[in-house]
Amino acid sequence: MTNIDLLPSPGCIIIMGVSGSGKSTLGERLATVLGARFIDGDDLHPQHNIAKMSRGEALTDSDRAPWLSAIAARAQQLIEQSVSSVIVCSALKRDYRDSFRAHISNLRFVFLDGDFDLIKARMLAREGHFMQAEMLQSQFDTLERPDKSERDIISADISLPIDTLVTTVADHLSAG
Ligand SMILES: Nc1ncnc2c1ncn2[C@@H]1O[C@H](COP(=O)(O)OP(=O)(O)OP(=O)(O)O)[C@@H](O)[C@H]1O
Ligand SMILES: O=C(O)[C@H](O)[C@@H](O)[C@H](O)[C@H](O)CO
Repeated sequence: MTNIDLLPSPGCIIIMGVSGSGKSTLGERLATVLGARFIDGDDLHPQHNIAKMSRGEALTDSDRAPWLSAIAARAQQLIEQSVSSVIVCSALKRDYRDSFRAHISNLRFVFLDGDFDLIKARMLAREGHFMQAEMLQSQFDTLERPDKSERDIISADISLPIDTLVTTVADHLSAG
């Protein structure tokens, strides 16, 4: 299977979900499979957002606004350069996802779905990340789970081993 089968070029796939759901892990692998550019949305946060999360404070809508705009602009810029991308971004609220839909011309989402206890255990085992496990409850409180009206979103079960998850998501993307 070639990347062209999976991702009609140029396009963008946003890997969404709460902190610790495995977005970066899946995103990097998927970008390799698709032959797409990998972008970790955390790299586009204003420094004060990183500082705030590192202090254990949840972001607000206004904290997230410039970050979401930067991600949308980057994705669309790449599309205009004929470069496909896989971008990691929590995209927790429907409004955030709708804003991406309005600004990115060829977009699909992958929602990493899993339960609180599994994600918390993974965050506790993870080292060297600014986002601590104590932040997970606020992430779940903020998350507006995609519903069936969001037809451009593939949901994926994060309890699967990573190799299976990559294959499953790639197969779903390929199926259209
Ligand atoms: N399918 C999986 N099976 C087992 N462990 C996983 C799986 N996916 C991710 N992990 C592990 O879970 C932890 C969280 O994953 P990762 O850092 O990719 O999440 P994230 O959603 O990008 O987090 P954040 O938004 O906080 O940056 C990591 O230690 C990673 O190795
Ligand atoms: O939207 C948010 O509340 C946050 O920005 C986070 O989700 C982080 O970007 C990231 O996932 C942390 O590691």
